[in-house]
Amino acid sequence: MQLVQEQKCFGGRQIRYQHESQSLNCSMQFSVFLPPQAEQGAVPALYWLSGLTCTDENFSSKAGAQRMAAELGLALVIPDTSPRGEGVADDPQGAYDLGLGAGFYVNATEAPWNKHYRMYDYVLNELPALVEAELPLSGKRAISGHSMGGHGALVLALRNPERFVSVSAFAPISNPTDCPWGHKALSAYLGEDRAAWAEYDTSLLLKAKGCALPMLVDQGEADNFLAEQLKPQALKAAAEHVGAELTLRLQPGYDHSYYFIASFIEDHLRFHARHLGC
Ligand SMILES: N[C@@H](CCC(=O)N[C@@H](CS)C(=O)NCC(=O)O)C(=O)O
Repeated sequence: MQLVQEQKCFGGRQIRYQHESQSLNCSMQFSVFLPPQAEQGAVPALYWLSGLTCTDENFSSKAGAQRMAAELGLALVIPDTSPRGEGVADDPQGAYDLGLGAGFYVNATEAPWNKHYRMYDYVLNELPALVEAELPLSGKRAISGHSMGGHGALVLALRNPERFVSVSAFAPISNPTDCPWGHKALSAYLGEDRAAWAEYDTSLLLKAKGCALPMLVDQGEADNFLAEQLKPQALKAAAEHVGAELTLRLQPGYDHSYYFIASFIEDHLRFHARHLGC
């Protein structure tokens, strides 16, 4: 991987890298924050998955997570939200909720998407293997994300509980088989087979498999997408059904933006640090 940019931040390093991704079949950029403790030895990492329209830079520049991550000794690993570059398929109308910036953390099976759109494999396997080989990371992982990225974080953790110690989300798309964003993306990437969709639906996965990991979810009550797209009540019902350890906090007055994320990111970092033992 090649260094693109580096800045000192709260005694640590905010870094952007570029590499050739095997799973995505294209060149990708991602961001990492290494806390000052990484100068002395390997540190655990929180993987952060962003939402629709984002790159790795939205979280790095808007969430204000570095101060607390530096204090806790926690690295932040922040991938992009889709494959990129010339030749990568995009929504024919250029819509923001399919294609570039909208990979939904799935392995696409349908043409033309299946040539590059394998964000599930990228985030689960390729990126951790790369950064853990090249950077002072201990291999202990937690995962979090926002909106489409909250969906991605929960799906990855529910399907691979041995890979993460804890999972959290801000305003996740909780039941994508039952909302317009999910219908559009899942039918494009996976075709019309609903059994394939269910493998990427947090509420259905939780209901079917339960979850041994601690889960923290924050949801703004003034979020414009709450009722139509996000559906945290489906997640709550599934958690109650299987007796999963879900803390769901409804935050009055907060919307869908990074101002909401910045307001509660400290709680999420402390939650993960507790479970990561740092
Ligand atoms: N642009 C879309 C909404 C997209 C959106 O809200 N994206 C969220 C994630 S789902 C985000 O994080 N946007 C980037 C940012 O706020 O920095 C719209 O106009 O409806």
